[in-house]
Amino acid sequence: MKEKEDSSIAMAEGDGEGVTLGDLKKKMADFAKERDWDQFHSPRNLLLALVGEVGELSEIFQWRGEVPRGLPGWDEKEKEHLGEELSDVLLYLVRLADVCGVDLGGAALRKMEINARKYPVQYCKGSSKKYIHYASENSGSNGSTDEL
Ligand SMILES: Nc1ccn([C@H]2C[C@H](O)[C@@H](COP(=O)(O)OP(=O)(O)OP(=O)(O)O)O2)c(=O)n1
Repeated sequence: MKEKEDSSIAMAEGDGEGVTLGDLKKKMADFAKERDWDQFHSPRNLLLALVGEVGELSEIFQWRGEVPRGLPGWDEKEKEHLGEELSDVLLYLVRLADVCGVDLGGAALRKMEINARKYPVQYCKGSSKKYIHYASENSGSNGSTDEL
């Protein structure tokens, strides 16, 4: 019994090592089902909820100017709040993909392959320019980006 309590506390405290998109998808589906909330989790509602949470995430950074990586000077409470808002965005995104029938993990891997083709290391290393700035070098004489 003690062991069970400890493991649920660890989960509540966010020991997320090894958590998968599939785990989150199932937890969100169970969460909605238990509450009879499938009726509210339509694609459009979830998209609006997601955008709202992106707004809440933005508020954390609002007016702070540029924030260095690692968030030096932020206290634990602020970082915990950030984790919560990031999680809300992730959870709604995972749920949105699920109710749309999109395999989010597979789609993300495929998109990364597309990104890698669009941004070949030899053209874009050290540059943050959009791919259209060097697409012509990468796709033949007509500058077409069709194959990117
Ligand atoms: N119909 C709902 C309502 C909530 N949630 C879940 C997903 C989010 O992770 C979180 C969002 O809850 P709130 O709408 O209460 O938003 P916050 O947690 O951001 O609270 P607040 O708006 O007070 O900051 O709960 C959900 O799945 N479906």
